[in-house]
Amino acid sequence: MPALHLVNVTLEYPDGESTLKALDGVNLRVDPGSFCGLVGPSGSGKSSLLAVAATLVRPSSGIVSIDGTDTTGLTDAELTSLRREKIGVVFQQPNLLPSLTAVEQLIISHHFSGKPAAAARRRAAELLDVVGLGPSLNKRPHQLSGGQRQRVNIARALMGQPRVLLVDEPTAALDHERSQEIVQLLRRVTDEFETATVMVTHDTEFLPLTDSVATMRDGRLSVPALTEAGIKG
Ligand SMILES: Nc1ncnc2c1ncn2[C@@H]1O[C@H](COP(=O)(O)OP(=O)(O)OP(=O)(O)O)[C@@H](O)[C@H]1O
Repeated sequence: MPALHLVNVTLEYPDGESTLKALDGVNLRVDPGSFCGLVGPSGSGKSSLLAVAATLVRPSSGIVSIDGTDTTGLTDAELTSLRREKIGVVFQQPNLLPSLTAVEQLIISHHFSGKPAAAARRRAAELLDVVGLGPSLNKRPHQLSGGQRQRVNIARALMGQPRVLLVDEPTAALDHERSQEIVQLLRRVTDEFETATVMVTHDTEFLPLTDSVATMRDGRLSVPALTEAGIKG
């Protein structure tokens, strides 16, 4: 079963007298443990696809399924809870709170989920270990490098044990070596946590670390036919 499944998804924005199709009949299926690269020119709809897959924006038509659940009929409250449990999002900028330590950045994101604080702290420490920041869990953002801040960002996205991990340009602010390390980390996380991972990127040199590459153009997505990794359009 795909962890992320988009079927004939369209997203329209008003554009003067007419409408602009940011997404135009998009089909995408990503199975657990698959890492999908998403490329395409500026304005082609990549961020729109991530926003719809993250259930932050409802499509104009089509179906978005997360871990077998069709999200179409869900209320906003149900979507919020599904997102918290099943979807991790990593934005380009880590958006860490300056006054909090690395471990607190992870815990605060789960503050309202009703889980016991001790369990959240334990999971946060484990995840920081996974991303290689075990020794830095009490450091604040200004004491961390750009690459380390992005690692905190990735660890934070894993707090809810997501089935789907959506990553927007994670290497945009990093040098070549740090960029490579971040994409390698996303590959490892995808394998270890069996997330269905979609990463928007301009860095085509890291695409060999993914299982499949989908290309966006004018709101339309082209994906390779079925690959061994189980991604198909
Ligand atoms: N909130 C919005 N209202 C109206 N139009 C929008 C909105 N968000 C995006 N668009 C339009 O939808 C199209 C797709 O935009 P989107 O940001 O998804 O592309 P992108 O491929 O992510 O671009 P970039 O690589 O520059 O981030 C563009 O024409 C954009 O102007």
